[in-house]
Amino acid sequence: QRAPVENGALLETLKSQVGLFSNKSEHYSAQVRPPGTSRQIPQTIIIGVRKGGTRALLEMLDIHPNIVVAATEVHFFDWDENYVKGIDWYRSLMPFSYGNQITIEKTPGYFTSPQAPERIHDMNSSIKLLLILRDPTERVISDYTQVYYNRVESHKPVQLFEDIVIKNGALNTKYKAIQRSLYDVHMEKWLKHFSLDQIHIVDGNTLIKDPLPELQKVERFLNLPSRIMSSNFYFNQTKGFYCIRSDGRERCLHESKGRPHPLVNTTVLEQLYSYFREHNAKFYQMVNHSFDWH
Ligand SMILES: Nc1ncnc2c1ncn2[C@@H]1O[C@H](COP(=O)(O)OS(=O)(=O)O)[C@@H](OP(=O)(O)O)[C@H]1O
Repeated sequence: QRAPVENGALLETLKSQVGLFSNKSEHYSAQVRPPGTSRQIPQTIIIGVRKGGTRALLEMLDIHPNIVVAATEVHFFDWDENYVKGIDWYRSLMPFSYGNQITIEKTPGYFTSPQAPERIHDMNSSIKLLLILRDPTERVISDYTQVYYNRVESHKPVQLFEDIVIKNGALNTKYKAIQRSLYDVHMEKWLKHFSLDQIHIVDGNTLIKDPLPELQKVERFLNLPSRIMSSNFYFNQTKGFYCIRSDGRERCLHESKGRPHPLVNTTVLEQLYSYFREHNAKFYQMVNHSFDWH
């Protein structure tokens, strides 16, 4: 009979010898450091936007052998109570990586946070940022839908979309979900600290319809070899979205991603489209790129 292994380091060596760490995702679930790896501060951050498709982008980039991703949203730069814990705390939440791998975290709240741009710049002024955006009106509805489901689950009262968005016959521009969709207002703050070529914008509407070309653009932006393939995706009819095939596994995003949206009154939709139009035009000018938003 073999003696039980008590020594952590020995266990680590044995596991690596029998190839238990051959799969990327196993690295993270096992809280042991695979030999030759360390935790790194992210070289790239997905800064938002909330409901833009940040989880899909992160999970799809995780297919790449030169990318490792943080499992949860870290909220280091946007929550003061985390920021005061310091950079070592931030690093401790990152997965183990090899020298040829880039670490990425995503926290959608960074994009609209007043403090995040300066704090990220203080950490690494030459960092590469990823920003995924979708039609601002669709984003507002998605934001509402998420809050709606959260409230239903916690047995809180809910309101119709139209009753929140319209107050005294006019558009309620103070509604937080509307504020978050003012991409020009938020982008202006990022461009005070970063040059435009440090921020790559992913088209969230395109990522839903045809993910590969958007991911290939990200590979180029990050100077990574092209490794994500069309065979890494399959369309799941039931979910109505693309799902991921990688490391011999197939997986779709959590059921909270890609939920049906409420049917919104067309007059209210038009009010939202027209409110965002001017902001969108300003944003296109800022980033030298147009999107086919309403
Ligand atoms: N492949 C795939 N599968 C499922 N969902 C997908 C996918 N690609 C993009 N999306 C869109 O991602 C939207 C959620 O965005 P986020 O992950 O940024 O949301 S969050 O801010 O982290 O809560 C989510 O918004 P909703 O449709 O409103 O649920 C999706 O439209």
